[in-house]
Amino acid sequence: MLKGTEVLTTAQMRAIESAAMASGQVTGLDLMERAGRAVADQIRLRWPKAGRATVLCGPGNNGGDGYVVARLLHRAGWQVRVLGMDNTPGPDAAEMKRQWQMIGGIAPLTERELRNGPESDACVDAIFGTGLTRAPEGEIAAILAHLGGSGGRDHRPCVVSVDCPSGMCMDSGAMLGQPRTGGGFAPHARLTVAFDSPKPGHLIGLGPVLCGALVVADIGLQSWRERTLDGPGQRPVRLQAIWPGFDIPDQRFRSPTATLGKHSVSGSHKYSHGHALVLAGGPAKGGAARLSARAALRIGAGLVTVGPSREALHEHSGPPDALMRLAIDDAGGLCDLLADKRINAVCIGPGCGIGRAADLLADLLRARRATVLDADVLTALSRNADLMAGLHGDCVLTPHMGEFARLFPDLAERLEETPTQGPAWSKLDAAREAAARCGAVVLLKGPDTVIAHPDGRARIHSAFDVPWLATAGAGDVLAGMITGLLARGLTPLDAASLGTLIHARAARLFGPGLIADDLPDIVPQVLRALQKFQSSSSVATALPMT
Ligand SMILES: NC(=O)C1=CN([C@@H]2O[C@H](COP(=O)(O)OP(=O)(O)OC[C@H]3O[C@@H](n4cnc5c(N)ncnc54)[C@H](O)[C@@H]3O)[C@@H](O)[C@H]2O)[C@@H](O)CC1
Ligand SMILES: [K+]
Repeated sequence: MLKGTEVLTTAQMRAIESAAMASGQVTGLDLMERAGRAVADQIRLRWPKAGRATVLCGPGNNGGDGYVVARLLHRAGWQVRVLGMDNTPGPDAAEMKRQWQMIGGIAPLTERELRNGPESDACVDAIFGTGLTRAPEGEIAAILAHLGGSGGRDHRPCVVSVDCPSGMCMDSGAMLGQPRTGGGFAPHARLTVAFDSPKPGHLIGLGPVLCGALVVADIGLQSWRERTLDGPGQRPVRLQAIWPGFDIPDQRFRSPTATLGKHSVSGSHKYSHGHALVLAGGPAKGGAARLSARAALRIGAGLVTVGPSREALHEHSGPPDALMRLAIDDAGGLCDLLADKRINAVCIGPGCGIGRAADLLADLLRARRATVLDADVLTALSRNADLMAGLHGDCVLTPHMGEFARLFPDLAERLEETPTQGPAWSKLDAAREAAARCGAVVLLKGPDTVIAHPDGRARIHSAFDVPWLATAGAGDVLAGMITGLLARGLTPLDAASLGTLIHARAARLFGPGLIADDLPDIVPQVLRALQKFQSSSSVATALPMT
């Protein structure tokens, strides 16, 4: 299995496959055989006793993989029934179909045939893969609905999807022809076996829910992946997945966790770990900013100051005692404070109040500090184009979908549209476009968080397994964590990515019942685990399970 860390678009995947075949060292048939074998192996791993399988083969190479699966399961003693189309596929799939036909027959690929056939332990969905271009219709749409449980939940087959649940756009995680939010009938796979690398759709949109457990199988394309994507003059931007069990995954990048051990650098002192400022608001609004400040402290900022208005200062007298407090009345006061160049990271937004955030922001942006913009300040930004124009490359915006829609209404609207053609516009496209427009890192929050840099780099963090993270104040903690990491000297993209990872890990460690106040105090445990992981291994091995 691939130590999956990079995410490829379907276009990149096709380019790699073409390069491999053009080299003459591997044929399309070889790749199809390996793909089919990977799926059959995964099925046999999960069902060690030979059972009954129905294999649904579509019109193209995904169907070709299906014929390989059918042949290999038959060879392993399974009772295999194949439903296929009466078409002439490309040469590789045609050859695999021919080989199957020497073993068994092919029933028509219809919903009636599927519904009325004998029960099976596994239903292999090899109808569409990366070649999907439009919404499935007619008979195939009916089959896919059946796989999604249209005949009643009790009749929902146990689906193993080849490459992806059929009908899903692998670049976006959207089901073509269906609402973005789900609700239509779509194949819900128990297991999806993807090839070479995960695609964005496996990690965002409906993908993580529809794919079930995701296995990324190595089909021997690694050297072509490296050559094709790193070749001179043809460097498409790669995506990187932050797997649930891993941190910044690409070893060619400096490891951010290496900088987190507070006492690891001899002679280091608190100022060498940065000084973070969390701008708080007026009376009765201090909680959110204190959550941010506490998180910034826990994640390792050397010093953290919380800066409310003067009349709210007394509200911040409680613990933690390590936190410094300083009244900041207005933009002038902020400028005076920022004359101290040791303050190297600022968090603005949580509990700040929209008016105060707007008053402080222009001067803050002019001071060119690494800055996290969250909550109220995002609303202020959305109302003021001049403020928006002042954003710079050391800023990290952390909107949830609602805030994103206020900041970039046209991009959010596109994400609401029911996609009819692939590749469909995705959350990834939206975050990248937003980052390019505003010249800052944009972290679009959700169970599928996308972090985009203005230069096109992007990272995806899928955390569908911690729904309890959607709790009041969790965003304030995330903003504080990122601010603390910026204070520690991480780049905005790394700080946003690592903060997202640590945030989700802390929630996973705590489990259900979590409130935001719990998160900062679990950070030390997460950091210890990350450091242990870092020293024992530097590669990703985790597969996201749902
Ligand atoms: N290209 C390669 O070398 C390899 C491809 N592999 C498999 O091949 C798949 C891609 O194969 P294809 O490019 O043939 O595409 P698919 O098998 O995904 O799709 C088949 C054909 O269906 C048609 N189609 C698209 N949307 C449709 C719709 N809504 N209704 C009806 N027909 C529709 C398209 O014209 C497409 O050519 C991958 O997902 C993977 O499973 C693997 O065998 C590994 C090697
Ligand atoms: K499929």
